[in-house]
Amino acid sequence: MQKLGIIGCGNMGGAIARSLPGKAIVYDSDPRKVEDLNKLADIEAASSLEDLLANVECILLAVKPQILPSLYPLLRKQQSSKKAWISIAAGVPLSVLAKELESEQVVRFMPNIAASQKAAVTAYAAHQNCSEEHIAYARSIAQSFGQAFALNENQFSAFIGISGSAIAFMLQFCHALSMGGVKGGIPYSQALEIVSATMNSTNALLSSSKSHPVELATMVCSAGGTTIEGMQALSEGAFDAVVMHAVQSSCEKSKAMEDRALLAQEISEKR
Ligand SMILES: NC(=O)C1=CN([C@@H]2O[C@H](COP(=O)(O)OP(=O)(O)OC[C@H]3O[C@@H](n4cnc5c(N)ncnc54)[C@H](O)[C@@H]3O)[C@@H](O)[C@H]2O)C=CC1
Ligand SMILES: O=C(O)[C@@H]1CCC=N1
Repeated sequence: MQKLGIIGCGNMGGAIARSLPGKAIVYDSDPRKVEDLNKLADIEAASSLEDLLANVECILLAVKPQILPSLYPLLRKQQSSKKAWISIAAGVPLSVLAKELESEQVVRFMPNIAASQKAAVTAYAAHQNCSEEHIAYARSIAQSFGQAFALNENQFSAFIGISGSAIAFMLQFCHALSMGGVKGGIPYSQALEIVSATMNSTNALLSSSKSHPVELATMVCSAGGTTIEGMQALSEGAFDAVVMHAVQSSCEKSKAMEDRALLAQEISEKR
């Protein structure tokens, strides 16, 4: 597999670099990020953007979306048009990336932070003129750090709501369950371990069974038993509505970011 260049070694760039089968060449404007990553992963540090682009054919952009506009001119100077690109930036459409990078060899990813454990769930979509070769390479990169799902780009915002961002919602749920355990007399660290194991058993049940989650939950509810009491409390607390609102909020923010990126591009084209 050809070497991958990574720009940005923060939470996600670092997580991906740690799980790749080969050595990635990385660049971060903060040298401490590269030093920290070097302790965890087998990487090659590029001394500059120029150095990085001179040594790889494909580059994964792992900086914050708001950093990208300042990066594009520097990348164009290094002949970004001759490179293939993968972007993991939330809310930055393929059309904007292709225009700014002057390359149609662009694949957009939406991974999640479990990439560090090779357990990410990643959506990918390619520019309409992207080569099959680059799409296959990008897919293999996504699969090297977890599962990959081909999605239409217009589904990316919903995907963020149920995966990229939702892993944080699930972690918050694990914390809340653990706090409930503490209230019942189990120390937090032990409660968290039990909750984490329970998440694994939920996942095993859900992924191996053909049943609807509500059907499985109903099997847990004994008549006049303990579970139905908790289910009623969730219902009174509007649990489903709160979760759906969380998904919708992340989805709407992603769409607003995409709209802003498209508008900024339209304005710059008119200048
Ligand atoms: N954190 C997450 O769970 C997820 C993040 N993403 C996307 O991943 C991207 C990165 O997010 P995080 O890793 O969380 O951010 P982060 O802030 O942890 O990492 C960004 C890195 O970029 C570096 N950087 C900033 N300006 C730079 C420049 N001009 N040149 C080179 N490096 C530069 C920073 O020093 C930092 O190490 C974002 O676009 C985000 O939308 C996507 C999916 C999940
Ligand atoms: O919060 C964010 O914007 C990024 C994208 C998905 C997860 N983290």
